[in-house]
Amino acid sequence: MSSAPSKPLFLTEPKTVAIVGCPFSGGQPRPGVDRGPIHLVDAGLCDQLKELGWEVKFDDHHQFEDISAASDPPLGKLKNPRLVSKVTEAVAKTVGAHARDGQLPLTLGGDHSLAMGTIAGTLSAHPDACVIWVDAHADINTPETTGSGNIHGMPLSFICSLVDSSSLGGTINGEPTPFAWLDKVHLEPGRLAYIGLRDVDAGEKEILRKHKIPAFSMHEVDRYGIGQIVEMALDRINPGRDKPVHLSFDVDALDPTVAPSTGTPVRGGLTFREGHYICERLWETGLLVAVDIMEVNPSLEDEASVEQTVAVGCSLVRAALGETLL
Ligand SMILES: NC(=[NH2+])NCCC[C@H](N)C(=O)O
Ligand SMILES: [Mn+2]
Ligand SMILES: [Mn+2]
Repeated sequence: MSSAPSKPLFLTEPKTVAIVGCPFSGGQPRPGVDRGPIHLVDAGLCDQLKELGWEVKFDDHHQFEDISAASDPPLGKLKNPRLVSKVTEAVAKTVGAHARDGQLPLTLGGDHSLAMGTIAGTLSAHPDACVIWVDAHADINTPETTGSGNIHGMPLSFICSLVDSSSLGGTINGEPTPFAWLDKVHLEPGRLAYIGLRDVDAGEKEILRKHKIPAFSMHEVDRYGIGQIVEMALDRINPGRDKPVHLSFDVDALDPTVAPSTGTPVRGGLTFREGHYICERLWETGLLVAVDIMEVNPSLEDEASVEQTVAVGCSLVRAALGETLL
């Protein structure tokens, strides 16, 4: 039995999706992920969403070219800190403005550092929002625990205030510390839940334990099945099923056989259906207020793999925006 199509509780009518294309790759080293959003839109995503009954707002992809950080030496271990900070601040403003207008911002990445911006934007409109983070990785390294220095492995430590931005240097040559704009942004770690984890760094495991962050790895998905896992995640962060939900979906949560064209693939991931089920169920709650689809990299693997990954990205979005199987 399938339940009646749900009415989105926090969006205004007519339901409007605002596509925020973010051609950005500065949170990690592999070129090409900046072309993810262009491929997703070129695959016909806007028309697909109109077909589902949405008003679609898409002006153009974000123009990050005018955001330059000509000189952006590492800050401690952090790579491209100024650039990532400026780009994510701009994304936070765009996403926040759409969300405050009662629209559903759909952010297309780009690398997952962008989620600093998307979640900050969501929280500016929906301060009591919670986050479902679907990923092979926990992306909660701090500037201290990171091994790679790639900021796409760290957005949640900034959002959950596990980083003291003054620890990043106060002022540098009179220039304010990057990420100072995030100082007032705060997601309680108990309002974040993970699904799909299988490649979590030792320092991250410690953070998850210390802050009792609900985390459902592939082991738990195998044990309980995806249907129960989504309810278990919601029970932890949204027991009354009454708070807005932000879904941040890294396509590397899916098994590499399902979504091959991504920068940090890890075997043993979610099946096609498990990934889609998460999106369908969250739509069904009526609580979804924002969606991110991240880390599609069309310059990795062969042409067929790229096409497959882009198509999966589009169908995850449709599932999260109300496409039903019957
Ligand atoms: N968004 C991603 N794909 N993140 C991968 C992060 C990998 C690793 N944990 C790191 O911090 O570098
Ligand atoms: Mn990942
Ligand atoms: Mn990620």
